Amino acid sequence: METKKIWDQLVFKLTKEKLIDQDIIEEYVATSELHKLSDKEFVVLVRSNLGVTILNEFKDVFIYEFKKILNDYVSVEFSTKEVFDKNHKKEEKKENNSLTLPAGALTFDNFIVGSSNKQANLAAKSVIANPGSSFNPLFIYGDSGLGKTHLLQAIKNQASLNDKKVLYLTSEEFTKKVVNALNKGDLSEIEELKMEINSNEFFILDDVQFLSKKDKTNEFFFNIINNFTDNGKQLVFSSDKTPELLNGFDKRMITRFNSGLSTPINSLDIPTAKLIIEWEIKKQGLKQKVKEDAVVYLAQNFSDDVRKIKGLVNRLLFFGIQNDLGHVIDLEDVIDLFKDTPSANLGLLNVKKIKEVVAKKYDVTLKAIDGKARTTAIKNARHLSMYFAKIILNHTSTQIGAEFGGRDHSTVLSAISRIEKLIYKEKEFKKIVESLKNEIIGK
Ligand SMILES: Nc1ncnc2c1ncn2[C@@H]1O[C@H](COP(=O)(O)OP(=O)(O)OP(=O)(O)O)[C@@H](O)[C@H]1O
Repeated sequence: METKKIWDQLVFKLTKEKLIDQDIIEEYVATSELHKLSDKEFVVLVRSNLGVTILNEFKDVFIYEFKKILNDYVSVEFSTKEVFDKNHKKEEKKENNSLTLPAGALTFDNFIVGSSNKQANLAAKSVIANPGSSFNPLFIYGDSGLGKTHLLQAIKNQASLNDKKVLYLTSEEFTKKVVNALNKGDLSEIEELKMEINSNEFFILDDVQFLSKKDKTNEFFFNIINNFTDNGKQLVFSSDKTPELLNGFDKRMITRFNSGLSTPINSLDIPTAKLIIEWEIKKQGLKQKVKEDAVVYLAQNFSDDVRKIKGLVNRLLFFGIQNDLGHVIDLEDVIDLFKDTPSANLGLLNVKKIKEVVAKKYDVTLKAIDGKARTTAIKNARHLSMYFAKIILNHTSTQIGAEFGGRDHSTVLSAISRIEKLIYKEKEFKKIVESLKNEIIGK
């Protein structure tokens, strides 16, 4: 149905059924115009800010009456023409620009993928391929410096290249905007901000753990989440913890965060750390060659944070400048260069260290772990050691088999899968695994 016709019908019904005071209808409704953004989104263009404030009081009535006319629930926003045009022009300008990203922009192309982050990377790419569908919201969580912001920026950049309207904000920026609007005490300011955010097809919010937990900010945020999910527009959030562990949010908010897909970025595994170091070395243009074992040493010792890795490569560059171009940077060089840098303590880590820590916990010998005995303690110690060799050292199952008394790779796989099941089923066991892992990597 034509927009004008819908609006006329609505004004007629409001008047006939006296759903809103007649003065308000005459002054603010009859003088407004309906604008259709999509089949499910309408904006009522009102002549004044006061009108926007007053009509917002009757939003439910409008939604209900639209439902009767259109046989479907639609979202309705109120705005002045000036505010609407301002947002709309921004959009047009963007469409006219064929967007190119600035050098150094964070993209999927410069995000190194390994087993610690491949799940999050895949999820991020999926929301680009199918925005607003099942992975909505996409919630990426993990420790600091592991690439959450990078992935969120990659989504923002790729979605913009795909001509989507995207808003990326840190939680601090978002809170500031909301608090400013709320402090002005003028409802139309809040509506304007809501409109501005809702006019996007992607809303990406970084570090939600820092969101203000004030009731009104929360309420505003909740409204935005509903608008996006109801209208099939994509939400992406990042946090340093899982939704369940976020403090201070209402239960309904946690439920919303969890209603799409929550995916971790795990601590870097050594092969991924190695790839990132090699890539940084290349990107930063280190002139000298760096020996493989030197890179492995760096990956093993300093892979807890990608920011740290970048800092290490800067030091390598500086070292490079002070040496001949023909000098090959070797293990001795890096050990000496980084001897004062606090290590992530993986340097001395190998299967033997894993077996030692686990054997001590279960009070069994290293020989027993490699042997054939199958008492519960020995079996647990053996299987757990295999599991750690996989998740910490990223050894292949064949390699692990060889390291545990010459077992075949299917035995290793079933041992690892048994541990994974136990972690999933038994809370106590999960705690033991966590504390052993921390002991092994020296946290
Ligand atoms: N897999 C990766 N490939 C390439 N660069 C990466 C990767 N992971 C992280 N980085 C880089 O490491 C730096 C830190 O990453 P980022 O800011 O995304 O971390 P974060 O998880 O958001 O941390 P915080 O929680 O502290 O904000 C950035 O420069 C980012 O580009």
